[in-house]
Amino acid sequence: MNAVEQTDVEPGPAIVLTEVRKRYGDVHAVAGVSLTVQRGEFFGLIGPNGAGKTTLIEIVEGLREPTSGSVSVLGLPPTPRNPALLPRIGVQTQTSAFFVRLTAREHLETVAALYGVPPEAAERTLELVGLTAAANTRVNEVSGGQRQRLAIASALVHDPELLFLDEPTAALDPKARRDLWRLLRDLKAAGKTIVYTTHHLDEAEALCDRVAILVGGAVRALGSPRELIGGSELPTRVTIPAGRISLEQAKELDGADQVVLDDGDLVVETRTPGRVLAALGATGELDGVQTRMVTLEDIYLELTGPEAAR
Ligand SMILES: Nc1ncnc2c1ncn2[C@@H]1O[C@H](COP(=O)(O)OP(=O)(O)OP(=O)(O)O)[C@@H](O)[C@H]1O
Repeated sequence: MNAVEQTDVEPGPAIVLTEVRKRYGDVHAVAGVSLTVQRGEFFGLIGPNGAGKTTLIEIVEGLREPTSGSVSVLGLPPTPRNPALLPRIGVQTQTSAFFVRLTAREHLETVAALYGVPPEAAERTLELVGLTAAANTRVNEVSGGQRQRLAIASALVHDPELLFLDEPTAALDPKARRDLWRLLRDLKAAGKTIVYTTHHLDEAEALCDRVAILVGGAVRALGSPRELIGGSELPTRVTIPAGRISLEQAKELDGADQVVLDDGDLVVETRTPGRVLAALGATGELDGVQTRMVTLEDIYLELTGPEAAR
């Protein structure tokens, strides 16, 4: 795969949202969102179905007018539709349109022509997304993974500074998903600003510099995955295989907050896993012990669980 052309990272944020609201009748789809996405940042927008992600992104893309609040994209207001922004942003959606009777190359050349960029850009982008081998395959005959790559290529062919990617790894097998992660990391390394929507929390944790968790139209958490995990009160779970130590001994381990039984295994919940593991080490019973650290998914589930509903 070719290196991505380096985008010069200009100073100033890529996106600034201030108290953005969108109402559809009684529905507050976006309920006062303020956030800033820096240039070159890989920013994840996550949240349950109906949380307002699509509405918010479409406002940023200039496809919808907010009811109130201000929006700045690459230093410009996106609405009313701003033609100066179009060549500078790239959009991949779940419903990205394809010219299905064309080959992958012809499709991309057509998209390039729509943006007024030369056909060479299509060839370069095919190579960039690892689709050169499928260049002559008709769009309706490419695999799911190739189709996702082509959707990203269509959003990239005019070399935009800011990319919106909506679940680009949906319905991909694990290998294709990891391959796509590599491409996304290359794009980030090339200085692109990426706004990313996904329901795969492991993906958001692995790829995003920062994530916003949107619930009921409002930002419930915002930060790097590491910050969100580090700031959480959720415990790490240390699982000790059955028959090693007694429940009483487990409760007395240094650092143990609570011990529960899980199918015969002992699960020690702790906010200081190092202390528990050191104490277990001292008993000589570390073999087979498993530690499950808090993940972004745990934070997400806590924030979006039924008790978190508005
Ligand atoms: N055009 C519209 N008219 C009326 N209500 C709408 C419209 N578009 C969205 N909504 C409502 O606004 C809320 C937010 O929807 P939105 O599609 O932005 O959520 P989402 O987070 O993108 O969901 P998903 O993950 O399912 O795509 C929902 O209650 C939805 O029903």
